Amino acid sequence: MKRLLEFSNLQYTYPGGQKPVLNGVSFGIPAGKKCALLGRNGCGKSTLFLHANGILQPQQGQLFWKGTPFVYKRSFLQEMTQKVGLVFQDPEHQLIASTVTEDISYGLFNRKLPLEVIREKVVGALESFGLTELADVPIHHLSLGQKRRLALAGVMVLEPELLLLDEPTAYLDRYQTKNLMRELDQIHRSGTTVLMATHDMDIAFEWAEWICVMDGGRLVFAGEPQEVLSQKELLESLHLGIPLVAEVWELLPAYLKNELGAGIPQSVEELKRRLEAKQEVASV
Ligand SMILES: Nc1ncnc2c1ncn2[C@@H]1O[C@H](COP(=O)(O)OP(=O)(O)OP(=O)(O)O)[C@@H](O)[C@H]1O
Repeated sequence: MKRLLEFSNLQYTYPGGQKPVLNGVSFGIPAGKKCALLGRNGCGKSTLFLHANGILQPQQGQLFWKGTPFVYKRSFLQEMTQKVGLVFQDPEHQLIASTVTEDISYGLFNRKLPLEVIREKVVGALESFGLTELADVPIHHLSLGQKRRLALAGVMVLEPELLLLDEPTAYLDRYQTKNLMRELDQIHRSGTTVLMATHDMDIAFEWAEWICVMDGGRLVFAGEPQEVLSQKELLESLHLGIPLVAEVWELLPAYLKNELGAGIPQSVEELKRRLEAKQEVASV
């Protein structure tokens, strides 16, 4: 499998920190795939992302972009910030201008593109991300979901080859989450490799084609979604759980043996009652 970005044995301790936050993490991001990075709070996902475009430099280990080692020099790092788009967990850390249009234009002005090109790209990004009506709205008037969309638009307008998103669905409602996943699918279809850090096993299982799991600053698993199911004990020990569809699947034999009451439940309430009864029996 061709790797776009590769982390090799990275070690990183924050200044003043007692122990390494990245402790030998190694894995490659497969080119062209929708990937999810799972791991419990504090396992080092955001710190890893900050290494991916050179914001942080590892104290040991190396990164490779399409097989070329990272060089911590201005010109190389500028190139990497264009190739690797990073959407932070908190859009407030990302949005810097005063209106929606200004914010999307910001990175394009930094690239010193001709004004006409900037205008065209900004109009395209406003349209693609459903922000046209908000073009002149001050950023502090936007909802969290709108700010997240704007942060994504500001990154995508620079046409990165790899998009990294840190917990993009946190605090979004179901409707906004579904919209975001559709947007990410569209971005992926247009040729961008996407890696999303998340705690949500259901989203990872449903959406991703490749799943990586980190713990304690290193990689503990990487594989296709169905392979994740063979790691039930590991996932439970990391408090990630297994996907809901897999839980339901696991209950099927119990239904077939009528262990959850006779026949198929006639309503969601009945299913809920029967599951609760089974759990009570199990905990006695
Ligand atoms: N700027 C910093 N200075 C010192 N320590 C930090 C800094 N940023 C993060 N850390 C510490 O590094 C560890 C890993 O944090 P990180 O944010 O990378 O984990 P994470 O897996 O993204 O967590 P979460 O899922 O909660 O976002 C944590 O213990 C955190 O307190």
